[in-house]
Amino acid sequence: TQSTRPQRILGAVQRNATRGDPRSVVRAIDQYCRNQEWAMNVGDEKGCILDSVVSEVNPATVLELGTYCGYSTVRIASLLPPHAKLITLEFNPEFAVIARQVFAWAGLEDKIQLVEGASGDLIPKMKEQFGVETFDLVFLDHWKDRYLPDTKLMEECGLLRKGSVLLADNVICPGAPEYLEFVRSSPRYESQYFKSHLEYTKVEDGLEKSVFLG
Ligand SMILES: CCNc1ncnc2c1ncn2[C@@H]1O[C@H](/C=C/CNC(=O)c2cc(-c3ccc(F)cc3)cc(O)c2O)[C@@H](O)[C@H]1O
Ligand SMILES: [Mg+2]
Repeated sequence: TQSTRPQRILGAVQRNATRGDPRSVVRAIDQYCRNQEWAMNVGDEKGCILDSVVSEVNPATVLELGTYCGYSTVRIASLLPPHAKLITLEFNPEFAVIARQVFAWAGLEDKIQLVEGASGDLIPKMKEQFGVETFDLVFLDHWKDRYLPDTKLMEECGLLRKGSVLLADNVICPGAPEYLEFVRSSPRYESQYFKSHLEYTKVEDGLEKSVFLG
């Protein structure tokens, strides 16, 4: 039977990356997706911006919306301090199965908690089920039309505190116009655009970093 793209990405990791070496996992996925077949990982160029924001925030609690194959999850987790907690939400069980194997190959399964389900259902359960007070950093990379409703939901659920950082992928391509308008015009956010390119291409894209002001 025909393999899926996530299965082929996992194969590239298992063939080319060193077990327990997160950076080699990231490199293996980037080389495969740049040279063999494109996939919607945040990629190496935007990934460097992601790395710099993670290092600057030095978060104790991270939420990622949309795991896919776990590329950005591995990038983030590899930069976290020892007792930090990264929760990543993924509602496609096939993608979840692949991502868990990618985390295992990177040796990061103890730092990453993948929760299967839809963000809209899981965000209201974060406090009671996962013992989270607030998130220091949220990486938004799921369906683009869900960035804004989920941000409002996180606010309503008290998951954001003064200084919480939201980092959103793809605000230009495919684009998240309602989200962008909201965080750039709301007095409760301080927003900044990091111009870059769509993963593995020359097309413009970028990340929007928005600090919640409380
Ligand atoms: C229903 C909303 N809640 C969700 N809760 C949990 N997981 C969710 C959710 N939505 C989507 N997901 C998962 O997140 C992932 C979806 C990501 C959507 N991303 C994109 O569409 C995307 C698309 C592009 C892109 C850009 C240019 C193109 F020509 C074609 C594609 C580039 C990117 O970097 C992207 O992130 C999947 O793994 C999906 O199963
Ligand atoms: Mg993306």
